[in-house]
Amino acid sequence: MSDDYVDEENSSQILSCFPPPFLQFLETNDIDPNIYTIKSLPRYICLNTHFPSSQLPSPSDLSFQLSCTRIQEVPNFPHFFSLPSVTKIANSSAYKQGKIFGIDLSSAIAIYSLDIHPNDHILDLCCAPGAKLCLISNILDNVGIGTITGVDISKNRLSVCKNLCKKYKITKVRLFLEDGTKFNVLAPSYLEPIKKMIGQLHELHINENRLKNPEDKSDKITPFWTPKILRNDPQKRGSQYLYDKVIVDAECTHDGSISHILKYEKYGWETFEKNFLNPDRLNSLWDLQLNLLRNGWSLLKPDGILVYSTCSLSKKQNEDVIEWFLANYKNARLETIPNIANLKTAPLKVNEYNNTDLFKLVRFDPIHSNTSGFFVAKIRKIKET
Ligand SMILES: C[S@@+](CC[C@H](N)C(=O)[O-])C[C@H]1O[C@@H](n2cnc3c(N)ncnc32)[C@H](O)[C@@H]1O
Repeated sequence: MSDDYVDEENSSQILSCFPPPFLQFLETNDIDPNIYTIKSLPRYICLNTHFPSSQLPSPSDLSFQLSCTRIQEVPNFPHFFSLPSVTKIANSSAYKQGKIFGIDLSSAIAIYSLDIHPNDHILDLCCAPGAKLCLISNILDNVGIGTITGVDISKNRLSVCKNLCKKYKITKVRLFLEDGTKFNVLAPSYLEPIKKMIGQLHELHINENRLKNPEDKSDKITPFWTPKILRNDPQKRGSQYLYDKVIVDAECTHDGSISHILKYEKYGWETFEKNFLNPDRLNSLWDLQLNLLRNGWSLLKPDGILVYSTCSLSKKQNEDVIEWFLANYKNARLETIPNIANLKTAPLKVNEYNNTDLFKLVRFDPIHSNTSGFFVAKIRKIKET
């Protein structure tokens, strides 16, 4: 057994604390319980590039502020650093001033899979509390006319997201407290004249009834929060206002998030069982995940990219969802996940499927990739001719 695992005695102690329904869930879903016995996973932080580079902390500043000598830049991930798991970032001035934020490397891969360009309008359909939204904003930068539209159904979590947007100086964002399975506000048109001028207005033709009435503004939805720059967006209708990129970081059982699971060991498993393990909840999760995907897809423009991700390692919430989607949406094509050449990934659960494209999916887990458990699918919407 490697040094990264707790010793066998402690490992069986951890596993013996898990309630039988959770162990049953792991077995049914072919999830290796040993992922919860990894001693230490690195933490990852990212610099907030909305600050001028002269104001951002250098690796040695970070090392000093975080009292950490083992801070390492992550190759191929600009502004990313890995830290030992025990490192506390909350008391550092870099964190307090909004110059760094925490995000796992596996989550960053989902965001890099969107191939973000500065003029992209991006829909984040399950956005709260907002770590991925912060990274989207970093990559989007302030140079283009791109925007982020974040949607979440939980008011508490969306309030946290709003505070993050303020803290991290994310300005071209709108947050909506809405059900992502029904949300239908299209991308902002606030800088349309500029877009026209630089010749990037796409003339798109889509046969979706709900998008057919370009002048109907009667159902304008008030955002939960948005800075001034996007406040007066008229919420135009029409296929040219579909989003360039959509991320569905879906609600799931969170079983891949080790810290999340071990938290229940401390605070009691009853809530976890009630919220995630009862059969009704698991069935309704399947419906929720498909409906989020369906709706996200309907709001994506042709040739756009949708990323579906979860922090579950269960096949039903990942490979099964994508297999169903590809079988039902003939204009959906899986694409290879970028930026992972130097990273180890976890084995996929795709042997029993006929669709060989499913090998383009990616799984991460603590044992193979030294990250949280995470699943990512990158899907392109093929232009219909
Ligand atoms: C995995 S978390 C998202 C994490 C987030 N993307 C981040 O990076 O911080 C899933 C989110 O989905 C939200 N959610 C659940 N059902 C939803 C729905 N019907 N519509 C929109 N959001 C939903 C939950 O409130 C939760 O915040």
